[in-house]
Amino acid sequence: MPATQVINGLKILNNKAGHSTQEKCAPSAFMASQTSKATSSTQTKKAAVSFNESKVPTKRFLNKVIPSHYAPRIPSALGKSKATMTSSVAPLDSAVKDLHPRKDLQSKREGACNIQAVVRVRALTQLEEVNKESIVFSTDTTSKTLKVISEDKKTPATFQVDHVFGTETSQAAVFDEVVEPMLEEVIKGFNCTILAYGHTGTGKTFTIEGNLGSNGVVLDADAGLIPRTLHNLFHQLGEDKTKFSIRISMLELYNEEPNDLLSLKSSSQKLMLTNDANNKLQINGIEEELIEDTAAGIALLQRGSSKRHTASTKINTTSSRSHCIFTFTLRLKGSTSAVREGKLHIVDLAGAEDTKVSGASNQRAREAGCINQSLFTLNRVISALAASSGNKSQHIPYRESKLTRILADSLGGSSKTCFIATVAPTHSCLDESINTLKYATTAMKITNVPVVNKTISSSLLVKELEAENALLRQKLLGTGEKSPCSEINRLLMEIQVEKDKLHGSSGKRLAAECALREAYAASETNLNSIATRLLLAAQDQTLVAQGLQTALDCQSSDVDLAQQKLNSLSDQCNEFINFLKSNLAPSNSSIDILVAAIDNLNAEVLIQKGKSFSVVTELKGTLEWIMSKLDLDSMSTPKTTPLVEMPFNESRKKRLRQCFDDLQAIFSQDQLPDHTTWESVKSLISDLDVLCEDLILYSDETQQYQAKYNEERVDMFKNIKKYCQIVLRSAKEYKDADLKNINELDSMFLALRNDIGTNGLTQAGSFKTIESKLSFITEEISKFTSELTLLQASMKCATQALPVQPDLADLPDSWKLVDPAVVCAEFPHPYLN
Ligand SMILES: Nc1ncnc2c1ncn2[C@@H]1O[C@H](COP(=O)(O)OP(=O)(O)OP(=O)(O)O)[C@@H](O)[C@H]1O
Repeated sequence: MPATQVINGLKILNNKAGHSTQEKCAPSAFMASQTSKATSSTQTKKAAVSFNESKVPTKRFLNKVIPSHYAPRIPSALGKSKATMTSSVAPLDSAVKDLHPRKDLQSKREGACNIQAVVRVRALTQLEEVNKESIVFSTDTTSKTLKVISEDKKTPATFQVDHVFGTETSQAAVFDEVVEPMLEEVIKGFNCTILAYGHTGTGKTFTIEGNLGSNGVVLDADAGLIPRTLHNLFHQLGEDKTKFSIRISMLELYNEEPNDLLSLKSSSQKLMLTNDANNKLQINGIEEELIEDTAAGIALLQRGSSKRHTASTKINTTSSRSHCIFTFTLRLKGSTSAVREGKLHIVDLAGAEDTKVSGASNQRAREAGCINQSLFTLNRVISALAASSGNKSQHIPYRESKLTRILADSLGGSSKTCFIATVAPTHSCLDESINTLKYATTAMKITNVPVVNKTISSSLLVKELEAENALLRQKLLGTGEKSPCSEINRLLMEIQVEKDKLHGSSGKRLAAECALREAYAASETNLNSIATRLLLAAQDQTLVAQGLQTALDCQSSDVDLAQQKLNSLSDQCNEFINFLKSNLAPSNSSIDILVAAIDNLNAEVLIQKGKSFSVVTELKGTLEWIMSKLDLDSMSTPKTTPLVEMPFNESRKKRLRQCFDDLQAIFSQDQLPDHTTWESVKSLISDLDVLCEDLILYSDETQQYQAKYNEERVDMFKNIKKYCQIVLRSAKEYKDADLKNINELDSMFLALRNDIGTNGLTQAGSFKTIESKLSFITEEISKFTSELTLLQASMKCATQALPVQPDLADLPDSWKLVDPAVVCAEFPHPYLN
């Protein structure tokens, strides 16, 4: 039995023609078609998925209530009905009741609705981002409009559709808006179609398939509509597989040839498109796979998707070269024996392309030609349908391409259809985008008349299941000469021979015949049981053989593994022995060398320690020396107004001392500093750096201050000297003047004495003259004496004002400043340099 024919233990291969038959197909015709198909397809083991190729239904029906969430052009058309994942399936009975012909006639007339169109603007690709291409569309989800932001005034500015998805829209959001409401319709028994349409590279395949994921359990954020549909259906319909079944098929139209992407048979087995008696399209030979769960569905999808024709072009590295129609067929059992069927077709069209831009040549160019041709026919069909406004007599060129033949029911037929127009966001693709948008808005004018599919009776299902069973049994037993079946046939032939012999005997052997009949019955039973046992034995043998083979395979791989391990162990042993041989002798001396090296190292460490300690001691000495030289205490209290604010305040001095103390503490330890301690040493030294900077600054300023101070002192000395000289000079002048006065007085005294000696004291007049002269002299002397006293006092003052050591060379040591740069240069620690 070919494994490929079983998916998760079950694959149904049968003719499903007629199951999607809609109301206008008469039950008898449907049954006839079903029966004939069932018999004729047993050889091909293929199913024929039906698409209604008829044009707009000829009958119109009244009073059909359109579900509000699907009503076109109503804002909530897509996306209002976020079906909860746990919601149960709608009761079938109501749908069955709706099948009353009159009621259906009524419902169809009111059920007409337009095709919906949504637009998705692709995100910029990496290349477009690198080329800094700008986005030429603005989207408004409220007004459902897409505006072209273009300087070209001729460009139509705005398109209104049923929903717009901007560049940032997630895959989940597209699913919620577009597919989820449709799934509800499928569950109710409608056929629905989602068509992705757009120029090459605009994101159709991304939207439809996206990232399929690897196992079917976890949904990737980039998973497209198909994997999401699978997840949603299984989640929504629950575990009980007796209540529903999901089948999938994948049809590819490559160069106008239909291929079954899920088939495991050779590609030479072509699919045929035919029309049945009711003008319904049949795809003969396509396989529908029954899927048990999401994982099985994803596995099939991956298989089908990998078989699809793709190629790299200048526009898209993974350009689809074919149209792909993916179909979910959902069957639901109700409380009655009837079964309801709904279909969802998800179509990923190949994108139109200009071969000059895409660089397609040879085979790629032929593919592009076929794609463009079929899309051209599709556009003609859309335009014709939109223009016909339901006019039956209008010719719609469905038959001009296989694509439009297949999509006939979705365009102007009985499906509920949604058009997803994908556009690139860039200016370079604007013309193509506008074409796509025009077709999308044209498609919105197309009217479909959706109808609920006819329910399938349980008797029909039983027949179908029987046929399936027969197929399965046939597959199970096989047809080869050595199969158990042929063995049974051989035995049955023998029985038949026996039987014939018995029947061929004469009347006289009638009595014996009875006995023989019994014997025959017994032998037949016996032979049947032998055949069954043979069959079982053969199966057992096969299983045992398979088991043995597996065990043998395992063992032989175990033996191989063990042998490898042994080889590697033996290699290792040899290596080790060689190593021992070559290293044993010198190893003792090596240890000695090592010990000696360690001792040396220790000694070196001790030396280093000693060195470090002496460095620290020196460092401390230097510190004290710097301190003494700087005489920080006296420097910090300038006697006069300082020239600048002194930066080296008390706290900095403290910190400086602290740094040195800390360093000393670290280096006076018995052991060498560890890593952490070295980190603190570094931090202390970096503090010292900062403090030394301050010190230098402070020293510069202090020097300036000191220089100024000294200048002032020198000036003062000079002034004092000058003053003393002035005082001395004036004292001399006074002395000279007084000496002159005294001399004059002397001469006056002398003249007076001469007068008295010559004239005598008898002349009264002369006595009075002498008296006045004497008093004048006395006054003069007393004046002179007081001036002299004043002079003496001034002299004393001036002398006292002179400094004790007025020479600059004799300034005290504390006044002399040490250049900190010199100190730093002398400083023995490397970090301070
Ligand atoms: N919405 C999006 N977000 C991010 N990347 C996207 C989006 N849509 C498409 N892409 C990326 O753009 C590239 C083209 O997308 P895709 O192959 O789906 O285009 P296409 O319309 O199917 O093209 P073709 O018609 O040539 O097959 C892919 O690399 C795809 O991953």
